[in-house]
Amino acid sequence: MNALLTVEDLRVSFPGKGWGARRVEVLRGVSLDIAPGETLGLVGESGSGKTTIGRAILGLVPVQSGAITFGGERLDRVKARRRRQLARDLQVIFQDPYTSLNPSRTIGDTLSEPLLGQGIGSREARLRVGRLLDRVHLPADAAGRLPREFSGGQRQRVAIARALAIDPKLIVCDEPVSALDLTTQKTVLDLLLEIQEQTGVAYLFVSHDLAVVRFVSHRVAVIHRGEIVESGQAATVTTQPRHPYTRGLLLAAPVADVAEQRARRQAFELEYGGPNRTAER
Ligand SMILES: Nc1ncnc2c1ncn2[C@@H]1O[C@H](COP(=O)(O)OP(=O)(O)OP(=O)(O)O)[C@@H](O)[C@H]1O
Repeated sequence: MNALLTVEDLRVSFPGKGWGARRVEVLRGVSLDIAPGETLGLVGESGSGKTTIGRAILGLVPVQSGAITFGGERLDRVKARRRRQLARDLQVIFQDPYTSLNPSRTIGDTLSEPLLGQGIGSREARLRVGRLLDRVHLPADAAGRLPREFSGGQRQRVAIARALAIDPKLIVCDEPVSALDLTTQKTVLDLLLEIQEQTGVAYLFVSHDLAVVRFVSHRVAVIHRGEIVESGQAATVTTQPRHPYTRGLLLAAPVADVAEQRARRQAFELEYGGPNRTAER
């Protein structure tokens, strides 16, 4: 496979709290790769290090060691100027559609900003904003409105349009539907799939929700305490997991019977610790 992105033996740690505290290792030798046009789902509990992987790829956290190669170039080695150029091809969609858009800027301004930044004229930018809105199924008059006039799902469509504005090769989708209700989740996921089909963009799709990850991903990597414990084809990992942690995640996933759900959840937490505890060592 000719990978678009390769992450090899990535280590990230943060200073521990308090004087003399040891650094906290958050990523402990993570390796993964993504082909052009592919979706790699990254699943794990809260605190397992999913967001940190995305942030390291985007150059937002310092990396202790390891290699991140994108389109054949070492992202962790390129100069800041080249890094900014490459950043065009590498976009992000965040979890919270309520904080990720500037509340005082119209949708049109938000979407034209990356275009103007590329030297595209304002007339052409206006035309492209119209096309972007159409692509994410928002009405053309959305351009003149403010984020507060839109629902969470509509705002996430704007965030997707912004990420698409300059035709990226990879989008890091960090829990992009977690803040949305179930029906809206489905329509946003459908949109991401439709856009991938049309444009060939690749996604690193980060989520704690195995069902969501299964729905959108070609391959899935499972992360636990800063290590990838299992990866493979989405259908295989999510139905015949090899690693006990993945099996636990699967068992802890929501089921209709509340009592059964509680029992499964308790068994899982007993084994692996509850949410926000997985990074504790
Ligand atoms: N800048 C930072 N400084 C110190 N610790 C950090 C920093 N960023 C992340 N961490 C810690 O790293 C661990 C992993 O965080 P990360 O956000 O990557 O997990 P996650 O799997 O994405 O969880 P969630 O789904 O809750 O966002 C957590 O214990 C977090 O507190």
